[in-house]
Amino acid sequence: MVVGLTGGIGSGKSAATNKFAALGIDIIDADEVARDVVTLGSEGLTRITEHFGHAILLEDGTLNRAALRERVFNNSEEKQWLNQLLHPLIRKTMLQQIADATSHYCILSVPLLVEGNLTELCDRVIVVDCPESMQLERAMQRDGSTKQIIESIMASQATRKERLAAADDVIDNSKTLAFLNEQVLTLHSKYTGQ
Ligand SMILES: CC(C)(COP(=O)(O)OP(=O)(O)OC[C@H]1O[C@@H](n2cnc3c(N)ncnc32)[C@H](O)[C@@H]1O)[C@@H](O)C(=O)NCCC(=O)NCCS
Ligand SMILES: Nc1ncnc2c1ncn2[C@@H]1O[C@H](COP(=O)(O)OP(=O)(O)OP(=O)(O)O)[C@@H](O)[C@H]1O
Repeated sequence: MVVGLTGGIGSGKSAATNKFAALGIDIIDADEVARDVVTLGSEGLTRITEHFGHAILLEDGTLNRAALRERVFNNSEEKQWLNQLLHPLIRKTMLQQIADATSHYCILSVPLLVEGNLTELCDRVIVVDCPESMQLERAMQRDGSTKQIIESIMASQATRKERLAAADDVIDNSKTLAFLNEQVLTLHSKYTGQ
């Protein structure tokens, strides 16, 4: 069984997947795959360098993610270009990882699950949910990004309402991490029938 897990930036997807992983569940994480497809020497990084120039690289030749974040989330055409390059590569790798998963069910954690129609790969969908003001606050604190960049990332994602409409199960992450973990345990019992 493939369980999709999604939520807007800073909603708590990583916090929730960490708990599923601790229960022995295989996690396929789109943000991690997105890093793997742009490693040194990859086709993804070569194309990005051709498009944005060498200024998009750090001194060691790896991708300057903070610089690319600024470039794409301040310019919708550049964002579209990057999405068109990376999304097929990300999808292909995720499909391979789903095929390799061995746990009772696996979690497919994707920020853009609803936007990218990846719900079709899932038997169930979990939405990690909290108020937008909390997403903004948590993401700014974690990334050290400006309010403007985080707001522009949020604007390029589905709305809270659109995401919740796709949910079979909702994790309320507006309270403590202990409350989040409790909800993960309940869902795990539900999915394993224990
Ligand atoms: C622009 C990049 C290099 C910035 O890297 P950075 O390390 O700062 O952020 P990270 O990858 O950890 O993403 C943080 C969050 O931003 C949001 N986000 C990332 N990419 C996108 C996107 N194309 N559209 C909307 N939201 C996005 C997600 O909520 C994600 O969890 C990176 O986000 C990227 O390569 N994005 C394109 C690939 C993509 O769409 N990834 C999302 C998973 S499919
Ligand atoms: N219930 C909570 N209480 C306090 N802080 C939290 C809670 N849940 C998550 N956080 C913190 O908020 C930040 C964002 O959480 P997390 O990284 O899990 O979100 P995410 O959905 O994976 O974000 P992104 O889409 O950017 O990858 C992290 O620094 C995390 O430690």
